[in-house]
Amino acid sequence: MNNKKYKLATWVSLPDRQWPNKVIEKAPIWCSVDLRDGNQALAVPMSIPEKLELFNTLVKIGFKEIEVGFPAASDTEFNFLRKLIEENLIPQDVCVQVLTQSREPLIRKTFEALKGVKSAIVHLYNSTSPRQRKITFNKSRDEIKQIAIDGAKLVRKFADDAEADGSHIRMEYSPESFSDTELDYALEICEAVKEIWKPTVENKIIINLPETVQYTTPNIHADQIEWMSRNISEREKVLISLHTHNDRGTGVAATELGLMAGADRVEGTLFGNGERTGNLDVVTVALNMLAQGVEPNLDFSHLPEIRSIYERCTHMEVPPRQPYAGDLVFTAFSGSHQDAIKKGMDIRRKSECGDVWEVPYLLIDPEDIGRDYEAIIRINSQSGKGGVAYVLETEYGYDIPKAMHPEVGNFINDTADRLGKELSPEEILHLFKDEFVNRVDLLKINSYKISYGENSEDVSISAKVSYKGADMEISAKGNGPINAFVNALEIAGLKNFKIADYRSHAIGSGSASDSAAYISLINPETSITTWGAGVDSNIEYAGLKALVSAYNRYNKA
Ligand SMILES: CC(=O)SCCNC(=O)CCNC(=O)[C@H](O)C(C)(C)COP(=O)(O)OP(=O)(O)OC[C@H]1O[C@@H](n2cnc3c(N)ncnc32)[C@H](O)[C@@H]1OP(=O)(O)O
Ligand SMILES: CC(C)C(=O)C(=O)O
Repeated sequence: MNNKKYKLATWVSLPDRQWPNKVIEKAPIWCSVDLRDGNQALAVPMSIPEKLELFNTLVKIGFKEIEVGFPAASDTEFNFLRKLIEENLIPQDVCVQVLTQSREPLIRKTFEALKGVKSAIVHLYNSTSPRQRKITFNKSRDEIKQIAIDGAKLVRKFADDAEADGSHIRMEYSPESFSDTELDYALEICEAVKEIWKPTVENKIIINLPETVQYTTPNIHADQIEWMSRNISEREKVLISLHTHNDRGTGVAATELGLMAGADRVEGTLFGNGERTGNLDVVTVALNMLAQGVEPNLDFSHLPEIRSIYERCTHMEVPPRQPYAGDLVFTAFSGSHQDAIKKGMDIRRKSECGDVWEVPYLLIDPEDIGRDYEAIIRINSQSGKGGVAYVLETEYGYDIPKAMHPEVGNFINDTADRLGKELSPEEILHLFKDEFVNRVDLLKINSYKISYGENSEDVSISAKVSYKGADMEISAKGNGPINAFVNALEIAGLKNFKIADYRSHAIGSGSASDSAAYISLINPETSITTWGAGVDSNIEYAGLKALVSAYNRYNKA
């Protein structure tokens, strides 16, 4: 590969950096840029009804600052903001934000669109990096700074007019391409804008430091943010805001380290929609906080619903491995993961672990974000006995004995391997029943009668059975129905095993529930065991059927 074509990323000299010792302890101010940065990256930008549906969803999630568009860009963008204002669709505690380039006609148009708004943030930007100065603008450092100054003055003037008309206007400035800009120069421009806007502690300005394109590792981003946070004057009058993209796949990491480095605010989009590889995914950062015990102040407890609104409005798709939201992120196919998850869930069901989430392999409880446990374990050729047992138990109520897990697991696993596909829970049930439950291929009970003596351990059985297609009657006594039936088989010369294990349980609850029984037979010579299961509304018959199933499997093998 031609690595000589690319330059080493910007490096910041900050030997006494503090951020590596920090942890994220509280949520930042969140600002959604779905309706602007996300929208501008769509092949077909959202229509007004789509924008409105997403706006309402963002409000419900709990965003208090929402960049609703670039009003000077198109009629749709302009009219959407007018609709929000004229139809009074902006909740009292929500502040809308609008973006504009630092150009007079665009700033004027932006304020036209804002007429009558109660509270808004006007977000001014111009690009500042050496490559943007040279290539896009062909301007010197001073000329680029002048673009920011001119724009800031206009915003100040229009904002004063709007304030006189009863609107509350806050201001945000972005030295676009900040992460690729010399730090001293970025600071110089931000100070120039700040000087014009004259923030106070009560009315802070937002200095947004975008990682417009990711050129560096997240630690350098954190150094840049800490450097700006430490060097900007009157820090108490400034909110430092992050706006990362994801070119290197590290938008989330850069944002998290940026927060440790002192940022107050985060701009991003749901599921990371945005230019190229996307903006920061706010869902991931917020839920990462939740997973560390920090209240994120955004409500993602109905994530699947949010995802489907997002997909409908943007026509984008959330990929299966997207953190928290993807179809597969709470699913284990592989045996050892399934085993650990099943054990973790069993302990949780029995409430043996208090409230703290400890299920291995699952970062958070899927139920906390409105997902269910059903799809946690899915079965293919990589799956193990624990996973198969989990599906049979959680989906169908078969609590198969632990000693039976390997036999059932191997059988299902081999079938998945042979078929070369994932098996659905219905297919697993079908295979399990066919192979293990109520088998009648060799020996079959046609009818039976049990009578009890005075002592409950004094049991007689007489049964009509067919063996290899021939009908016969067998009878014997024993200390229970199963023992009596085994003795009857012995008298008929059909016994070539010993019983190794027996379990039973009710499936479901209530008087109409079925019983399931499981019996393992052992070959006295080889010590090899074979399991079978029986299901019947009568627990006694379920046990006999389990014995017959095991017998049929044992003698078939
Ligand atoms: C990193 C980001 O996401 S920034 C946001 C980007 N979003 C968008 O661009 C979406 C909306 N944009 C648009 O609809 C259009 O670009 C408009 C309406 C804003 C402007 O349209 P036009 O003026 O026709 O075209 P265009 O955007 O190409 O303008 C380029 C000119 O603006 C200048 N310019 C670009 N950005 C800025 C800025 N922030 N401040 C001042 N001037 C700027 C360029 O240098 C160029 O000047 P030149 O013509 O003298 O070379
Ligand atoms: C306008 C700025 C904040 C932007 O969208 C970016 O730099 O990505």
